[in-house]
Formats: sequence, C-alpha cells, structure tokens
Amino acid sequence: MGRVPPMTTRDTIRVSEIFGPTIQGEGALIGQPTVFVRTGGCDYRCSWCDSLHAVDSEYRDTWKAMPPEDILAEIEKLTGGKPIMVTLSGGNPATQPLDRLIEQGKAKGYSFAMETQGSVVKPWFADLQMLVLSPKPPSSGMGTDWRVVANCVRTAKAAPTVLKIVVFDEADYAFAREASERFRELPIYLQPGNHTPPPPEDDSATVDQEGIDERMRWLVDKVVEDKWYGARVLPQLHVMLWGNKRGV
Ligand SMILES: C[S@@+](CC[C@H](N)C(=O)[O-])C[C@H]1O[C@@H](n2cnc3c(N)ncnc32)[C@H](O)[C@@H]1O
Ligand SMILES: Nc1nc2[nH]cc(C(=O)O)c2c(=O)[nH]1
Ligand code: SF4
Ligand SMILES: [Mg+2]
Repeated sequence: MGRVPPMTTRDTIRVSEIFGPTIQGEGALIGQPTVFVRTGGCDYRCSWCDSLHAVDSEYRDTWKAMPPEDILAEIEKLTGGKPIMVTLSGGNPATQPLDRLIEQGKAKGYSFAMETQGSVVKPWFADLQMLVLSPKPPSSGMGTDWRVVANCVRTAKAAPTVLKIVVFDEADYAFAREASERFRELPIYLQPGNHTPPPPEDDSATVDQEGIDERMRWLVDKVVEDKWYGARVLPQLHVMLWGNKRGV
C-alpha cells in the first residue's frame, strides 16, 4: 500500500482574532473602515505591546490554525460580502503564509493593508494596498536591523509603504528622526505611546488618556521646534474612542 500523504498544513494561518468592520485607528489610513485579521505569534516582545494576547505563547491555545478560505468566509460574513480594506496585524503577520488569503481576497474585490515591525520579509508584500513598517524604538527593548527594514521596502516594490513610529520619550524621538533620515522617500507617522496597555487576559477599557494627550502635545512641540514639516503626528483614534477595549 502506498504512503498516505500527511494532511498539509502548509497554508494554514495562525489567527488570534478577526474583528470589525471598525475604523483603522492609526497612521496613514486613519478613519478608513476596515476588518482586522490579527495573527498569532511574534518574533518580538515589546515592553509596552498592546496586543500581548497575540504575542505571548501562553495564549497560543486561543489561536486557531485557519485555511485562507475560512478566514475569507469570516471576513465576508462580517462585511455582508461587500468588499472592504482588510488590515493584517498581529503579532507579526509577516511570519504567516498570507499570500493565498491576499490572492483570494483580491479576486473578490477586497484589498489588504499590513502592519509589521519590518523584521521579516515576504515576496507578497508587493501585493498589499499598503505596507505599514513600524520599527521599534529603544523604549520597546527591541533592536532594529535596518538592512531587513530596507529589504521590506525593496520587496514591496510599487506597494505604497509608510513608516509608523511609536514615541514615548526623547530616545524614541531620536530613533524616529533616524528612521526618517534612512528612508527619506517614505511618509512617516509618529504615534504617542500608550503607557497603560491592557494585560493580555484583560479587556478593560481603562487607559491613561491624559498621559497620552500630554505626550501627543510634547511630540507636536518637538516636530514644530525641529521644523520637521514632513512628519505626521497622530494619536491612536480607537484608543481615544474606546480605551484599551479589544476587538475595536
Ligand atoms: C500590535 S502591533 C502588531 C503589528 C506588528 N507587530 C508591529 O508592531 O508593527 C500594531 C501597532 O501597534 C503599535 N503599538 C503596540 N503597542 C502600543 C502602545 N502601547 N502604544 C502605542 N502603539 C502601540 C505598534 O507599534 C504597531 O505600530
Ligand atoms: N481600530 C484599530 N485600529 C488599529 N490600527 C492598528 C491596530 C493594531 O492593533 O494593529 C488597530 C486596532 O487594534 N484597532
Ligand atoms: S512587534 Fe508588534 S506585536 Fe510584536 S511585541 Fe512588538 S508591538 Fe507587539
Ligand atoms: Mg492595536
């Protein structure tokens, strides 16, 4: 008897949550209606990560291996079948085999944006409607290999690519300036950090909005003082509206 081929899992995607439609709360596409697909697993662990439920392996039993067809069916259910922008986030979505999901979704009229830290490169970056690269500043405790970030930019080819840097303090601001110097051609978005991200098991809405507002004003002052007129300073709109609530 011939060998029975194993069930292929090559194309299943580790999903933490699928939610929406809501609005994109951050960066270049702020305010745009979108559905989020948040993948499980990350090669980083930022000290202030607001999505640890999709990062900590402790939560992996809440993640589900899904074929792209099932993810698309869920997206279609959420949108009533009307095509929308789908935002791929995580965790680090670049670690997942998202090529077939993007291909199948685009065939049905959906478009795809992705948020990633720029530590992993995939050829299908070129198929995105927008690639948001968010290298991590010193306060995160993580390091950045700029050659890999540059490779992400190259690999995205004609796909619109932007930088989004979280800023908590002076060192982070200097890092954002460095990123902008290294990638002069890319639009850059500065986002004040949220010091009170939820613990992963918690869905509490409590957030230090006053602290965020203060950092936002400080950030605006810095940009104006430095005549950094190419920068865009934006808050996390979803945090302003719903605090740390999950699934919005
Ligand atoms: C949760 S991450 C997932 C995607 C990818 N791992 C990344 O970091 O780009 C999505 C975005 O949220 C930002 N973010 C995470 N924690 C934050 C916090 N406490 N305050 C502000 N932004 C935060 C990240 O920097 C990133 O731009
Ligand atoms: N509304 C909303 N906008 C977002 N932009 C980036 C998010 C993320 O966690 O990646 C996010 C999120 O979780 N919710
Ligand atoms: S890279 Fe993104 S998902 Fe991973 S730990 Fe940092 S903020 Fe969280
Ligand atoms: Mg978030």
